[in-house]
Amino acid sequence: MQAIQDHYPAEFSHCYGCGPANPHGFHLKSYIDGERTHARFTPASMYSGGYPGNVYGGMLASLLDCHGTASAAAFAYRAQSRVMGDGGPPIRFVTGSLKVDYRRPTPLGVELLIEGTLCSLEGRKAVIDLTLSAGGEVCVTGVMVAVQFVAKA
Ligand SMILES: CCCCCCCCCC(=O)SCCNC(=O)CCNC(=O)[C@H](O)C(C)(C)COP(=O)(O)OP(=O)(O)OC[C@H]1O[C@@H](n2cnc3c(N)ncnc32)[C@H](O)[C@@H]1OP(=O)(O)O
Repeated sequence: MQAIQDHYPAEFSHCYGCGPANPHGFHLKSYIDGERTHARFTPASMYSGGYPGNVYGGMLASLLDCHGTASAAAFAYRAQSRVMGDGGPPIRFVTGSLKVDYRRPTPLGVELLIEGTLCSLEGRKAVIDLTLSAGGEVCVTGVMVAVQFVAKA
């Protein structure tokens, strides 16, 4: 099954968090399944936060950041009854704002589940609700305003 990011055009594939073409990045892979998107990621031990054995908050925000914009793109394709990679003009979003709430420490060494749901989609603006869970417990929640990217002439 192809990830949302696998459909990014080459010029948009260099994101540190999710760009398939960035050799140093995290290569986050997001998928849409019904009303929800999901991604799984296990941060390496070097991404330790202040609490021993727990994940650095910036890493967690990065995961929400990349999963949120991918989710916005997937939901926008669906709203237009389009399929990613259909040969039409690509729909891509960037992060306008991202609010992150760290609700409990996130353990290192555990696969994390990042999920997204569409709150609203109007014009170029998508609001995405995000959660990040470890072992079935929600550790981080977020709300993203994603804005559809328009190339400047
Ligand atoms: C290119 C694709 C790449 C895909 C790779 C994955 C990306 C991974 C995630 C990222 O890290 S993205 C990088 C971090 N984000 C940025 O660098 C974005 C920098 N900001 C911008 O480029 C512009 O400010 C932005 C495109 C977000 C908006 O500028 P525009 O001039 O194109 O839009 P405009 O100001 O007309 O706003 C359009 C709508 O979005 C709303 N909006 C814009 N910025 C907002 C904001 N910060 N918060 C809330 N809403 C915002 C704005 O109110 C408006 O809503 P309404 O249509 O309802 O009036």
